[in-house]
Amino acid sequence: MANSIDTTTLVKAAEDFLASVKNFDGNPIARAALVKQADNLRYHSEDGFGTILRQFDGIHLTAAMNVLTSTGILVKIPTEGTISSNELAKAVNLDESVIQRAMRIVCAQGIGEERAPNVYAHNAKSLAYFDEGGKWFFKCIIDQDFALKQLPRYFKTHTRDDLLDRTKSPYAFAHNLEGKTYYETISADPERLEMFNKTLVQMEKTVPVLGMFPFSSLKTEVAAEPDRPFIVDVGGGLGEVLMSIQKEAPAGFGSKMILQDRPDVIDAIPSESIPHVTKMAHDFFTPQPVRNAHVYLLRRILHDFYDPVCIEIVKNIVSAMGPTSRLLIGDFVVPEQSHIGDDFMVYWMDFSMMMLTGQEKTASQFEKILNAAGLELVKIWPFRFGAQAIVEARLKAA
Ligand SMILES: C[S@@+](CC[C@H](N)C(=O)[O-])C[C@H]1O[C@@H](n2cnc3c(N)ncnc32)[C@H](O)[C@@H]1O
Repeated sequence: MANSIDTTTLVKAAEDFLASVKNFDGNPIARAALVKQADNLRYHSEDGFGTILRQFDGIHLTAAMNVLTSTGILVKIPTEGTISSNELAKAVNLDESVIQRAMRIVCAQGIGEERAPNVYAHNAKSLAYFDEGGKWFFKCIIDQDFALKQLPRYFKTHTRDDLLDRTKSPYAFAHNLEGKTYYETISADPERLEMFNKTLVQMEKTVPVLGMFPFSSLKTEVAAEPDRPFIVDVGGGLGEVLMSIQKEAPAGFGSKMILQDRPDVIDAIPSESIPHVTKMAHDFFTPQPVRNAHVYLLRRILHDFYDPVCIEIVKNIVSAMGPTSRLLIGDFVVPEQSHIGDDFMVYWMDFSMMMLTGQEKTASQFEKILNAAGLELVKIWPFRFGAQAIVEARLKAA
């Protein structure tokens, strides 16, 4: 029955949660697993209408936070001590009731505190909105939320093929920039481009590149052929991924580490911020100019596209690969079937990718893409939590 509680399942979920609480050691992976189990407990506890109501919690939290950040209310709350809604209303020139109503929503969800009626103070969670990462990530959520709400209108006015057309993305449609690709759309607005790049830096902290493929294990083979570039990060963004990889491969084991991206991204990176890295403007829709590197990395690139485009991008790298070159694809690997309590990030990421004519892939989809481009899948290196992984491929044996 949809609305009855399966007590056995609920007790099991509660016991799993309690065991994780008792073993919790404060590390971010353990915390992510703990939160997931708390979510799971909720899913098994609520009835059908409760599930619908939960969506109201989420949209009002986002809307209230958007008001608090965009009007400057949040920034006017002192980092030490308290402030009343009356003082805040004068400071931002808004009706006091707006502040009280928005603050109730966020404080009740643990973001900031109402110390006395209509008197507020920050806590660690409200201050997280001022961190460089939190600030930009929240802007990205608001931007994406706006575009996601236009999806029904998009599907009413577009064909099935349009969804696969890079110049007809739902994101460009939402911003009245149809005709431009997603990256042309974000580049059309410097603030949006900055938001995108800063969000990626934050994502790198949330979903790191290390902990899957063992980059340190390549030391001997790279040192044996030092003239071959160690790694080419294709569409590498601001270079933070190559900086992380240097923790396992200091200074690229003495061989070149090359960062490729679009010219406007590359030009904006100060060279001193990415030591031991060579910058190179390159369009991954053209053949790869760096030949026979030990590693070619495509991290969070293929999820921006549907399969035919991915095959084109991979083929452009294959044309430069030598017999022992590896292609590493860092993306989520979507489970073949979803289950209640699955890590949710892979699914929201996949849905978000639809906005820019992209898609997260299953293992079998990766295998098809690689096969069509002349590669074979060697191994999928999973992360210890969630669906993030590195897919390793090499040229097909002759
Ligand atoms: C989702 S980001 C991933 C960045 C980085 N690999 C990471 O994991 O943080 C995609 C990157 O691809 C770059 N990009 C988009 N189109 C490109 C193209 N045609 N050629 C080269 N880079 C491109 C973007 O500028 C962006 O930095």
